[in-house]
Order: sequence, then structure tokens, then C-alpha cells
Amino acid sequence: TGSTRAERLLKAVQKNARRGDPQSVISAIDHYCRHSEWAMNVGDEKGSILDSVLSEVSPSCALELGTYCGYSTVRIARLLPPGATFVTVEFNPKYAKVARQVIEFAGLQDKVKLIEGASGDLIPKMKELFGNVTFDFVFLDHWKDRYVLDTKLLEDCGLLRKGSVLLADNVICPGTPEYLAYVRNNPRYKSTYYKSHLEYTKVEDGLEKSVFMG
Ligand SMILES: Nc1ncc2ncn(CCCCCNC(=O)c3cc(-c4ccc(F)cc4)cc(O)c3O)c2n1
Ligand SMILES: [Mg+2]
Repeated sequence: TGSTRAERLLKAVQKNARRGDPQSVISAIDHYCRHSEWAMNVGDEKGSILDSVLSEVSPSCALELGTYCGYSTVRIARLLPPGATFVTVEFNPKYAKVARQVIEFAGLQDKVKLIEGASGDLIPKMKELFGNVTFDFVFLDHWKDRYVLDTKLLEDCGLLRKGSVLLADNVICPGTPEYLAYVRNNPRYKSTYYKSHLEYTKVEDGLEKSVFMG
């Protein structure tokens, strides 16, 4: 059978990027997805906003929900301080396989713990897996109808602390209306909308940053 989109994206990285150079991996994926085949990476425009929020937070413990091919994983891992803990969760074993190779090509495998499974199953296991951890930063980029459930789960499992920052992708396209309502009407969150565009297109999309007030 033919290759999948994710496997073709990996081939483009192996062909056009330089081993151990995260920025070249990011650029190779963006070029491929802009000029050859669209894929649901956060992309360069929203990616720059992700970079700036990350630089503000400088998390020592970060979580990503929805690894896909590892594009945002590389964007995040390249900016983390040494010794930081970074966990990324991916449900689809085919995507996880590609992501591991993309992350390794970037030379960031020692900074990233990729675990396979569904967020709803893994979030309650985080304390058991990583010690009594709280996340300073969470990037939500998985099933859009799981954002609210998983945010509540993170709260209930004691995985957020006063000042934890949630950054959610796709709050306009495909859209996460319930999540926006939840974080914007909840006194325990201070939310900011960063208007942008759907990766590699002119369609409106944006990121929602929500600071947990404890
Ligand atoms: N619970 C759980 N736990 C762990 C998990 N790991 C993976 N998953 C499943 C996630 C499946 C992919 C999620 N991402 C998207 O669906 C997505 C879509 C678009 C998009 C598509 C078509 C359009 F026309 C326009 C926009 C753009 C984006 O930037 C997106 O991020 C998990 N689920
Ligand atoms: Mg996304």
C-alpha cells in the first residue's frame, strides 16, 4: 500500500532538513505542507505565537495533547530550559511512530517523553508516571471535543497550579466553542485570544491562552 501523509512528511524532513537542527526540521515541514501537501501542524504563523508564549512561561514541566507528526513537539522542546520535563500524548500509533523519528531527527529525543494513548486515560496516570508533577504549560491540539473534558480532568487530578498556562490550538477552525465558553466564563481562568490563521491557509483561526488562577 502507498505511504500515508505522515510518512511523506517524514520523508520530506529526512530529505530537506539537517540532522540535529530543530529549526531546519520546522522549516522543512512548513515548506512541504505549504507547497506540496497540507497537514494539520500548528504551522509557522501560529507557531510563532506558540514560541512567544513559551518564552514568557519558560516551563520546567510541559504537556502536549496531540503529537501528530511532532512539529509542535519540536517547536516546544527546542525552547525548553535544560532539565525540563516535557510529555506529549498521541493516540494514533502510526502518528507516534512518525513523530518519534521527526523528534529524533531534530536531536530532541532526550527532552521529550512521547506516550501513546488517549488523553482521558493518560491524564489520570500522570502523577503515577512522572511523580507528583504539576504542568506549568499545556498545549491542547488533540480531539477538539476533548478540550473541556481534559481541562477539567487536569484540574481534578491536581496537575495544574496557580499560574499554569493552557494554550489551545484551533479555537476557531475547526473550532472549540464549548472550550472557549468554559475558559472565558470561568473566574478561575484569565483568557487571551491570539487571532491568526489556519496553518498554511488564509482561513481565520487562533490560539486561546488561559492562565489558571488556582
Ligand atoms: N483524546 C485524544 N488523546 C490523544 C490524542 N492524540 C491524538 N488524538 C486525536 C487528535 C486528532 C487530530 C486533532 N487535530 C485536529 O483534528 C486538527 C484539525 C485541523 C483541520 C482539519 C481539517 C480542516 F479542514 C481544517 C482544520 C487543524 C488542526 O490544527 C488540528 O489540530 C488524540 N485524542
Ligand atoms: Mg491543531
